[in-house]
Amino acid sequence: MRDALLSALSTVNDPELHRDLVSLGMIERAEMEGGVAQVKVNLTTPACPMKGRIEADVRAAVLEVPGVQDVQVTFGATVRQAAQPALPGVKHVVLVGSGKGGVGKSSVAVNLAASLARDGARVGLLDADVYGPSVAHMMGQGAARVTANEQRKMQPIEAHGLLFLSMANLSPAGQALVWRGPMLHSAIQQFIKDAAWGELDYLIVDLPPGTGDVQLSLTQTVQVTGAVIVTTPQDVALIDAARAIDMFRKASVPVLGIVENMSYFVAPDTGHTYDLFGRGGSRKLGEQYPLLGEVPLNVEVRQDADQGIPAVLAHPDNAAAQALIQVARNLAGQISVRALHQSLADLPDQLTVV
Ligand SMILES: Nc1ncnc2c1ncn2[C@@H]1O[C@H](COP(=O)(O)OP(=O)(O)OP(=O)(O)O)[C@@H](O)[C@H]1O
Repeated sequence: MRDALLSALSTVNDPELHRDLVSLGMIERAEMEGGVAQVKVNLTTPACPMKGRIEADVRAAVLEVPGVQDVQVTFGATVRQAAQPALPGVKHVVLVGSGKGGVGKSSVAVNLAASLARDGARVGLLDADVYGPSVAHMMGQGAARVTANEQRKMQPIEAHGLLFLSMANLSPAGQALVWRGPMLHSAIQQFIKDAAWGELDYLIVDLPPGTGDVQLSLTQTVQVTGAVIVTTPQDVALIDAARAIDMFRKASVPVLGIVENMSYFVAPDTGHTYDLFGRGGSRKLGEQYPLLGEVPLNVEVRQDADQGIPAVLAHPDNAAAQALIQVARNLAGQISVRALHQSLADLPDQLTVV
């Protein structure tokens, strides 16, 4: 019977990898209990954007097997690591950058990290936006101070189901740290290498806006899986986003996708949609790079940030939070596709974009 189940499951393709679940090694269990087929699928990320579709396809295929009356599909997940892991214990480092300030880069970084953690991944968040560190505040930990552990490593702060480090938690509250080039480089190195991050699936790094020293430092310090570019739909922001993309390209950092933030605004009283900054401009960038999502302007996102709780946790049903959750899953999907692409030499070159 197990063979019949596996044969049915070998007709189900992973929608992103275009390979069947059996040959991808994703079937952890396929057994009959009474008339019920028990199938456990080991996804490549707990934040899999295709989970619903895979479940439906598995059910449909297995129900075709004679004798099967019902199907119970359960999921596990093991994030596959990049060909060259970023750091011991850290599978993927993802940079979140923007060409221009104020487009919501930190908000996106915080919500991406919180959403991946909410889906069950082990997540770290590093605030490398040394000139305007806002992550600590957005995580509700502005007053917390970083301590050293017994191995004299910086101990990241734990909040909202993830670990994070920010320069803001090193200096006395409200005071700015002044960094010169070499100091900055060594500070970034310490944040990455001399911190007790432990075992992480994803380390999300909030970069300063623009194309400067910190970005270069980071790409020289650690093997990054790729970068996410946050932009608004305005032409000025898009021009700067294109510049940031170019910088990553020159540093051989793959661009994993674009997030269009403040894409539109839905008036709560009338339900009317306003495209305050124009709309869809990122799709032009997205012709070359995946558009991970369009996040509306929403007052709760700002309020939640000010109250120190990421919107994806405080108001997961809010439309902007839903968009951010989808962005995180699409990003996780992109990372999985790349990791598998690297590990399975014979995968097709053309992989679909989420
Ligand atoms: N989708 C959104 N809806 C409503 N408010 C938002 C949204 N995205 C960001 N904001 C708000 O806009 C402000 C700027 O966001 P944020 O600090 O994330 O931008 P940034 O690009 O990281 O800025 P900087 O370049 O200064 O670091 C914050 O008050 C934030 O709460």
